[in-house]
Amino acid sequence: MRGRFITFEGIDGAGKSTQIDVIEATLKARGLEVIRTREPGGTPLGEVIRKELLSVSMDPATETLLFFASRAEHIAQVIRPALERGAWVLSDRFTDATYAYQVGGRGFPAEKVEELERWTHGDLQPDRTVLFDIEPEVAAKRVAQARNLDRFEKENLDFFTRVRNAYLTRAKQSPDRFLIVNSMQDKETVSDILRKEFSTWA
Ligand SMILES: Nc1ncnc2c1ncn2[C@@H]1O[C@H](COP(=O)(O)OP(=O)(O)O)[C@@H](O)[C@H]1O
Ligand SMILES: Cc1cn([C@H]2C[C@H](O)[C@@H](COP(=O)(O)OP(=O)(O)O)O2)c(=O)[nH]c1=O
Repeated sequence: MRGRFITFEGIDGAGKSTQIDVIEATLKARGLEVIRTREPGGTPLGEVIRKELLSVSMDPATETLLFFASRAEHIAQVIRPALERGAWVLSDRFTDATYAYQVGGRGFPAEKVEELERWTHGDLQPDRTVLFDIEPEVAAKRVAQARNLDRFEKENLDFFTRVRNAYLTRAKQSPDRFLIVNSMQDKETVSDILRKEFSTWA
């Protein structure tokens, strides 16, 4: 049986990495084969592209194309083969992030992203997407305490407000796929919600 494809989204500092650990453990406890991956990255070439995307300033078109270049490789080398052999794939970000950051944040045209999506995805779409929703002010404080900021994390609160709103709009358009979690709650409360969801979801 084909595996399941689950993606995790939210603005920087929303708590994705923290909670993917919990979901990975919950699914492994069910005896499932679980692959954990991320975008940009997830393949050797994708990680090279990631390094440039997170550090070098570039035109929004170049930025969008590089995210999709990383994604095309990721789909072909990692995601499709894993799903076909029955593994469950957990990806820290996927195409919703391009709609949120490049379209919502930067104002890049949505129809160009739709075209790239059709081209690189074929019929592949996530089966479930967890959106960690949080106020940008709170997320920015968490990130500033946790690590050195990359090129995206240095964007201002207006940028992250646009990104957050774009994510919420996407979630409204596909309510069956998205699970929106209030990430302003403490870690244990969020983990409990996710453990409950993923101990049975199939
Ligand atoms: N619910 C939470 N409440 C308070 N701090 C949190 C919460 N979730 C995560 N954090 C902390 O916030 C920082 C960013 O979390 P992280 O999981 O790296 O976010 P993301 O992967 O979405 O950027 C980390 O230091 C993490 O420990
Ligand atoms: C996948 C993707 C990520 N991004 C951005 C969001 C993040 O700021 C950055 C890297 O994502 P991420 O791995 O979540 O960063 P970190 O490890 O620091 O938590 O790339 C886009 O702008 N568009 C995309 O399509």
